[in-house]
Amino acid sequence: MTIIHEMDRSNPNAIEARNMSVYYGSFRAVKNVNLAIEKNRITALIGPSGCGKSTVLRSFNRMNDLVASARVEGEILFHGENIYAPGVDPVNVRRRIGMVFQKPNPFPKSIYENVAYGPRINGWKLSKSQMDELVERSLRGAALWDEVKDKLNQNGLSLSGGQQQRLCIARALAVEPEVILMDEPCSALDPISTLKIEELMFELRQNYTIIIVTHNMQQASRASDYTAFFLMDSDRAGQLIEYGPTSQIFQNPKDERTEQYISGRFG
Ligand SMILES: Nc1ncnc2c1ncn2[C@@H]1O[C@H](COP(=O)(O)OP(=O)(O)OP(=O)(O)O)[C@@H](O)[C@H]1O
Repeated sequence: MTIIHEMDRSNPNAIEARNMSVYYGSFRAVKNVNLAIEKNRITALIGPSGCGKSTVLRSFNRMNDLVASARVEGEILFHGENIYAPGVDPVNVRRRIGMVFQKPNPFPKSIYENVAYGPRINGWKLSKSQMDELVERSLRGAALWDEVKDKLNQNGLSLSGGQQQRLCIARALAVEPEVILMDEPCSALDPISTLKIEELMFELRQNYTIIIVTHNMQQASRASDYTAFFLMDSDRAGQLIEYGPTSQIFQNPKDERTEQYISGRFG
């Protein structure tokens, strides 16, 4: 156990995709992706509609398993282990690599129960006061505590859109993940709620690795450390064109296609 821990500390990457292709039936949606996601950083996945950003993201925690026709080839390493290897439990993968979706989707339950839900279904045996602490810590972690501490029994759906999205982030944090995948988490939010989520991402980065899919170039440029640009090839499979520090991708892209995309010439 100690050895694995020591090895992990020396590994700068949270997730590594090696020659990953993703199929839906016979259609190859993403091809030959090699991508190492650095720990405690925010990595943005950008590119035109249909280039496979969400497919890549969902492959990182086996969310695509829920699509019957989906199949992943290659390897996705997490702590040096392929998450698609036989015997790996996808439920455990999703606990350690959490996800926040485009549309805030709280359960029609109280704010408290939304956050307590994950630990409960994972079978964590916590006393009432331990659960109270975990709920508070998660809501604080999602920068929502001050706004909801007096109404924890109120329905999560009664919150504003931005608050609902932070509640979903709190729900993700409650099961103590290492990585948080965010699929266009701000696309349904107003600009102020969007900035709040971006500020929150910067805080979360201290303790978590964040990977975000965004259509919003300004968001990618101001709120991420690394950017990966994807584009569809002539066979319609998405491929990784360029990957690097966000400042380099936006100010000095190496590939002409990246330059054209970020300057708004297509997509
Ligand atoms: N469940 C599915 N079944 C079949 N094909 C799918 C499925 N999900 C995605 N695809 C196909 O895979 C390709 C990549 O889709 P994906 O949603 O990953 O792209 P994206 O870059 O995230 O697009 P967008 O920016 O529009 O959300 C598209 O051709 C899409 O039609």
